[in-house]
Amino acid sequence: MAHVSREQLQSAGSAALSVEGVSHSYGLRSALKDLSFAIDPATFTVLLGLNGAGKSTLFSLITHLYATQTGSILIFDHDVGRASGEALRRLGVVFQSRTLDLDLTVMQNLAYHAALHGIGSREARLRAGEALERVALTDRMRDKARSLSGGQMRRLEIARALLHRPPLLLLDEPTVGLDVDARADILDHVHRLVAQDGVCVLWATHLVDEIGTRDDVLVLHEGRLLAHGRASKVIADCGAQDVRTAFMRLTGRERETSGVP
Ligand SMILES: Nc1ncnc2c1ncn2[C@@H]1O[C@H](COP(=O)(O)OP(=O)(O)OP(=O)(O)O)[C@@H](O)[C@H]1O
Repeated sequence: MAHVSREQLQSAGSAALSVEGVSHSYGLRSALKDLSFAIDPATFTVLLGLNGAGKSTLFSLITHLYATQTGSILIFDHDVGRASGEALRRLGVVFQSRTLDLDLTVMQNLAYHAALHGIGSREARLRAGEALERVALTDRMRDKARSLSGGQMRRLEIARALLHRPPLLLLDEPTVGLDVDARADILDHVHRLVAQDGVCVLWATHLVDEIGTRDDVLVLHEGRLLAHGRASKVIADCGAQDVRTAFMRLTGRERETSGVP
């Protein structure tokens, strides 16, 4: 896909991601209940939910790993079910579990992904070189992925997910297992992708401290969407002082002693 500028995407008026009336059940267990929301291009949205809220199920539907049972999901107006090629071409994904081939070099991991997306080897080398520079891994390109630190592996996965230049990036709990510095580094890097390159990001987490007051937030609890909007507004609407308290109020856990991480 040709690179589309932030202005072009916004003026086109289409949502980066539109989820309409989506429900999902595993047998009798209902995991998502009539979810509807839309997120704009070039924005950063945190999908906040505790374990079991339904975040991974939603990601599996957006990535078309599971067929949509009820409702529809559109990526830049392309239906994930009916026009999956067009929709998924606009999507980059960083999964919760590591998906690098540890026995391949950093460069080979990128080249493999580029080939899967039909990017020619010359163009792939060019894009990979640029991508590695941006995530400060140029000097590691010939090293095996196994030799990278956890934070470096995550940065490589993000670079790889963006190689085909998708305007929508999903990250499923991307900071799991990282130390404080590496977490902050990944969060900063992804915010820059939004501000500078106009990528739209949906970042799933159960950690309230990954939410800035200027971020958009989707609060998912037991398969239901409880709130959606600018974090500062969600906090104010709950009469709370911070996201943690707002989350506790929304989920009716305010009186519980067990805290939200
Ligand atoms: N393959 C499956 N078969 C049956 N039930 C499932 C399956 N996957 C998820 N569930 C159930 O669906 C609900 C939502 O799970 P999901 O993994 O989507 O939540 P999550 O917010 O991603 O949680 P986590 O942060 O722990 O990954 C849970 O009750 C879970 O037990």
